[in-house]
Amino acid sequence: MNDAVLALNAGSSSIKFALYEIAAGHAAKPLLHGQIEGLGGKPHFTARDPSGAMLSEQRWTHGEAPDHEALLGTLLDWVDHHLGSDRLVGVGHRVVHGGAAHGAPERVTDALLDDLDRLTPLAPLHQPHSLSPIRAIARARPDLAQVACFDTAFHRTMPAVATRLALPRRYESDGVRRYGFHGLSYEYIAGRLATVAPALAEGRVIVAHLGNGASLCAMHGGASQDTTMGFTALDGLVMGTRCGSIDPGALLYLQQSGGLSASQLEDLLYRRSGLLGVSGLDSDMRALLESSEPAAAEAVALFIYRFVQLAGGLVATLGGLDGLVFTAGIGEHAPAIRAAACAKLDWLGIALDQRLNHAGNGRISAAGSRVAVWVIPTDEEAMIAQHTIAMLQSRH
Ligand SMILES: Nc1ncnc2c1ncn2[C@@H]1O[C@H](COP(=O)(O)OP(=O)(O)O)[C@@H](O)[C@H]1O
Ligand SMILES: CC(=O)OP(=O)(O)O
Ligand SMILES: [Mg+2]
Repeated sequence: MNDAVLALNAGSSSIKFALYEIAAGHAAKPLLHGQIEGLGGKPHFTARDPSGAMLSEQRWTHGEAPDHEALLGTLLDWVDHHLGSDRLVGVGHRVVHGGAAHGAPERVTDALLDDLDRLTPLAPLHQPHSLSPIRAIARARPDLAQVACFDTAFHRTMPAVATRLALPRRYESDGVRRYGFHGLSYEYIAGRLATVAPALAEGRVIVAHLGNGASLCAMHGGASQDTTMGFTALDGLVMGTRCGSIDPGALLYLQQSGGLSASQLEDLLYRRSGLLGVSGLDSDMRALLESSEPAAAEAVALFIYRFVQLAGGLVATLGGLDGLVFTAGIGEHAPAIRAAACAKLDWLGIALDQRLNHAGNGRISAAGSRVAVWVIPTDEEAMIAQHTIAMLQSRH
């Protein structure tokens, strides 16, 4: 019988999970992974073994779908049944916001949970979905060690000038500053890049995490120098349902002239804007790329426009660019988006090899491209498992 850990990644549109076996003296061995995607719509559960073979699949239709927490219960029961002779000893969680106080993975305690709860207004789409499974597991299985891994932690290397908002100083000491997110994904990509392209990993690289939530990270030598998300995961790129960067004057206007309350504004900016709001159709890039509606094409065009603008800003921050890496749902699976974004960045000396771009894994830039372009699938669950095992094996 071996010990195993479960990694849970509660995203805004999905719960991803992976089970790893800890064999003494060996790297953790992946046992299975899967996800429930389409939360809030028509959830779709899949679980696969490490070779990619399907172990289980279930779909729910609109209306009959259980809520986020009930789906998590289904998932935990399923994992329990598939543990075989292994013994679950710990659960690691992606927690989107660690705030100013939490810059490295931590064992879950009641005091930590209270602290993280206070950050919920800063990550309303994510924090509740990360904290409620931690509480549910603590109640059902108090014997299990739980570890919180923060999306904000990777950006601790950002220089102070990149974290500062131009507000009166006292707000900064209250924690009103830029943090950055998708850190577990960026940490994983930095590690993979060091393996597959070590010289490039030492250089100036922009990593584009384009999922339902989307951000860019400027790295030098594998360390975050700046990123497009800030105090919250609303800032930066156009996302599935989030607006990205917006003139704060527009928010004042909506409040003062449109009479929107704080919670109506939150709903508008987090859940009804972005690709969904601009297209009036869908938050899912797949659906927009397949649609013949002009508004769908306009939403995609805005997504690309803002990508190119913000990437250009990060090139200036880095003082040049050696590499661009695409990852997450859109970054890994939408060659048309990669091609459109790279075409508008050709002034940087970026040239894609169209055949490699359609194949979509590994290096996709043409031989003569001054900037190397890669697609590297992210694996936040692997990062969570790695941190969780390290924490369980340490004395803390
Ligand atoms: N084949 C595809 N083509 C275009 N977009 C895709 C494709 N597959 C997935 N996506 C996009 O990826 C998004 C989900 O990305 P993912 O990283 O799984 O999201 P999250 O972790 O934020 O829930 C979907 O909203 C969809 O827009
Ligand atoms: C931080 C964030 O936006 O995460 P996700 O992309 O999983 O929604
Ligand atoms: Mg995600």
